[in-house]
Amino acid sequence: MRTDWTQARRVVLSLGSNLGARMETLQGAIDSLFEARGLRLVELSPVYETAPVGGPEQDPYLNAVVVADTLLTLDTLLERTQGVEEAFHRLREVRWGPRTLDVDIIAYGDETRTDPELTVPHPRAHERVFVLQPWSDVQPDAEIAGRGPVRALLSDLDGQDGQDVRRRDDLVLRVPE
Ligand SMILES: Nc1ncnc2c1ncn2[C@@H]1O[C@H](COP(=O)(O)OP(=O)(O)OP(=O)(O)O)[C@@H](O)[C@H]1O
Ligand SMILES: Nc1nc2c(c(=O)[nH]1)N=C(CO)CN2
Repeated sequence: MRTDWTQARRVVLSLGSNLGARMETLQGAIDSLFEARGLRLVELSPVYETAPVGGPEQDPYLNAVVVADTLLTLDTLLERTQGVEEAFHRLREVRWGPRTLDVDIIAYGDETRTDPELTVPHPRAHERVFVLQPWSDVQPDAEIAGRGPVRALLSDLDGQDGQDVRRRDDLVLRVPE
């Protein structure tokens, strides 16, 4: 049976990795996310090497943004992203060390929710260059609920200390089959 995508919601996911084989982890996470039904890829961003924001001293991240259409409910989408995170958390070099993979739901259509277990739009996305830069590369005019277009939010953060990002043109994510 053909899938009816007319009821789909547009979702934005931010992926980050700063431990282990970072690029393989990002690619594996994307492949896993799209393996099951209910998610259809719209845009895959370039990969950025980014300075860690917050937390203890740690290695730089690779970050990317995925834009997709989904027929999953918000709760089911969170289950799927957390399942993929768990699958990749098993790879640890240091006990209790930094995680190999972080998947944040940045936006789910126009929906707003403010539960601690799930807040959308993500409450810190608009101040994170590691989210806004890759997102702006693929959808500069996208809006985060009421805050204006991504490219404007990004230019508001221009030159902010500790938010260095560098595009890694040598690392290109493959579209999942
Ligand atoms: N939009 C969201 N996307 C993903 N997780 C969320 C979201 N909103 C709330 N959470 C909750 O946040 C909890 C902690 O997530 P995690 O430890 O990955 O935070 P973090 O990614 O390190 O920090 P940050 O929330 O600042 O990105 C998750 O268990 C999840 O239930
Ligand atoms: N550069 C960078 N810094 C972070 C990241 C991330 O993905 N990239 N994720 C965090 C928690 O979501 C906290 N800090």
